[in-house]
Amino acid sequence: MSLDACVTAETGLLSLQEALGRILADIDPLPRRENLPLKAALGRVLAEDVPSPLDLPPFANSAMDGYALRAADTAEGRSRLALVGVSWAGRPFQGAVAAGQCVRIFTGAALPEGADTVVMQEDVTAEEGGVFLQGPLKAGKNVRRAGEELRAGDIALAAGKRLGPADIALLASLGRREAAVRARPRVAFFSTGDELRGVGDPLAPGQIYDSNRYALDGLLREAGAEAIDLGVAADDPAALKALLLQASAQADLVISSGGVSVGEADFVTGALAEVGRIRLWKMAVKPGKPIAFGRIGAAWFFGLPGNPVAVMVGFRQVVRPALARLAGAEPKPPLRFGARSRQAMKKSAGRLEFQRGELERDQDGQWWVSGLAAQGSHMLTGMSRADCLIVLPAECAGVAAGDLVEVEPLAW
Ligand SMILES: Nc1nc2c(c(=O)[nH]1)N[C@H]1C(S)=C(S)[C@@H](COP(=O)(O)OP(=O)(O)OC[C@H]3O[C@@H](n4cnc5c(N)ncnc54)[C@H](O)[C@@H]3O)O[C@H]1N2
Ligand code: MOO
Repeated sequence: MSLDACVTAETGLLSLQEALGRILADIDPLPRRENLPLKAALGRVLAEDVPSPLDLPPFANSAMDGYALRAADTAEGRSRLALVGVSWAGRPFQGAVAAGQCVRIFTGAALPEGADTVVMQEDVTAEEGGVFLQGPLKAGKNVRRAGEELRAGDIALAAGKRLGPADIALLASLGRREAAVRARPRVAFFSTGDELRGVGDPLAPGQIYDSNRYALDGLLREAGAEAIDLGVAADDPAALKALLLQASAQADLVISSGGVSVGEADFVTGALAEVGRIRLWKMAVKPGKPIAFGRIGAAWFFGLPGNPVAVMVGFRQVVRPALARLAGAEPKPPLRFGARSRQAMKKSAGRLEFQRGELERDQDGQWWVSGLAAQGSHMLTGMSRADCLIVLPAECAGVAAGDLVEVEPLAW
């Protein structure tokens, strides 16, 4: 098997950071793009900068229901202004506000010519034909200036932005009907293992249900990828090679689970070396140590371990950033913060470890984390209950109750 210049000995495993750095250095964004109607573009990555075609706001308007006036007319103490008309939202006042005058105005209505300030209606005493107010008022108060948010030609949204509801709404506020977005990465995935059965099938002794394809399908769709489920490959090198080639012909990225470790039935890295190239294999992370990364034809490849929690944690830490890069969005470092541990936690120094935890915040605003009992990398119950990962650095050799640890929220 041919390996690139990466370390695979147990003693010299790559750190997650180093592995991720190499992976991201390899991967370029996919060039495919398409134009989508605005609502359909939700969750997609913008393919080009979007300059604003107009000023935002397009015209000076009122932030309050009240009266538009000239600040210079409001002296110290009480002033009276003559009411000369109304500016409705969508129906501007025709005319100008002259010295000593005011115009009734509503939120979002155009500020009449001559006026520079709005006083809210709660702050005036209205009477027939005019209003009394206490001055002086500061010029510009309660006025939303034309172009104060964006000038025509300013970049409203930059290429590479993953479009959330606020971005879609911003594009709508610019009058855009469509967005130019990157194509979703096509990701073909399969499980390996003679012990695996499909849901609904009876289990013979030694067999288990294939849950990893369900995890991967969900993780991929959550990450905005097109998920292509290729089923289960038997523990057989020829079948595995054939499936790897088939998968790489129809996808930008291929993901397998299982068979990537060192046992006699672990054929993934061997098959990968024959049909493609291994770029790196194994990292000092738990769970997820045997993760492999490589290339088959024009497709990238991740071999994830079989253990279900290793699949989910490995996906989050390694595959998701790679997918973001493929999709044309810059991968962001995961959100992490400090929390105090409710209990002591066992750990041996060596690998960066992600334990499953539950977060709570006390009355003083301090975050606390409890490690779940089900920490085995075969235990999906722990993964299902967890609302965070507890991130224990490689050198950490155990945690005492009350210690500050780093957590990575999953559920917020
Ligand atoms: N001698 C060593 N043994 C193991 C090592 C090692 O370094 N030396 N590493 C361990 C680690 S860490 C992991 S993780 C696993 C990964 O092994 P594989 O990727 O080869 O995975 P399998 O052996 O095929 O399966 C592991 C485990 O997961 C279950 N599994 C597999 N596929 C599925 C699926 N689709 N759905 C549900 N569960 C699945 C499988 O039955 C096994 O229990 O290796 C350790 N061993
Ligand atoms: O990747 Mo393994 O899950 O560390 O046991």
